[in-house]
Amino acid sequence: RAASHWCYQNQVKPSNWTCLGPDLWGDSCQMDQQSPINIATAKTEVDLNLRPFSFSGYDKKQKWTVQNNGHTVMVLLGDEATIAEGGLAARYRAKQLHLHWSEVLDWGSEHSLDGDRFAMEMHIVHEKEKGTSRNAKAQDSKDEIAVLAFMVEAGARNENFQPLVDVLSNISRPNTNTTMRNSISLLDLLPKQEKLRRYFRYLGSLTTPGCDETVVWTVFQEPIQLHKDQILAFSNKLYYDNNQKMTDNIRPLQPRGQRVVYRS
Ligand SMILES: Nc1nc(-c2ccc(Cl)c(S(N)(=O)=O)c2)cs1
Ligand SMILES: [Zn+2]
Repeated sequence: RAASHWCYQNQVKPSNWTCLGPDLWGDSCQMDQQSPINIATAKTEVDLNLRPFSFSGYDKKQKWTVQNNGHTVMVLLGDEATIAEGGLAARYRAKQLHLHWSEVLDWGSEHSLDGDRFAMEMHIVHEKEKGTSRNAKAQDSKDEIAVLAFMVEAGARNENFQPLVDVLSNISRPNTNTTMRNSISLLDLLPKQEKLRRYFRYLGSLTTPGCDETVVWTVFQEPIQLHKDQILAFSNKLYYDNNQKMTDNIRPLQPRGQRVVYRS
């Protein structure tokens, strides 16, 4: 069987040419500090260093490039926004945001909170700003990447997401790009800032191959609300390949192992 690309379980077909589902993902994907995990909130430990985040450039309205990369919808953030504080050891620069979802509205998140899963999960992926000292150049540190994870639940219509929802039909095919017609800011997409003080923190991995164990995860308690139809647009407008709807692009839960999850 030809070496084939990674994919999610619902893409694996019985044919002899198929893609590699989560159990067959290579690289670091079979190691023991992986993501996502279930967060058993009663077992989390308070960490007083987990102060509120400071966001800069998150308020700048942009008409972003949006792409269907065959695994998710990815918004390219143009390196202009950064985060600091939030218990992080450095400033981190926002690179991209993407989402994971299902058409089953309590199955579409990657992380779960006390076993509860949400309709979607949005990830804002940041890279650590390089200091000048030699050891700052270490590429494989456990906190090379900082992902801010937001649960999405079905509820009130969210006008701020409409510029993204509106362009999904332009990128239904994999490896297509488009540009948003209206500009929005990252802050527009998030819950109100005062709701962002409560979050969970643990060290894990990318939830997609190579599954590098270089991610400091932040999972916010306050969900984003989208209308059911806005959520379903992701499954109905986007395709993995010419005929399979892009949905359930979620990695199965990974063992927490000895890791401690902290809370702010
Ligand atoms: N080509 C693709 N890359 C990703 C990706 C990249 C970096 C990261 Cl950090 C993640 S995740 N889900 O761990 O936040 C996903 C998805 S699809
Ligand atoms: Zn993700």
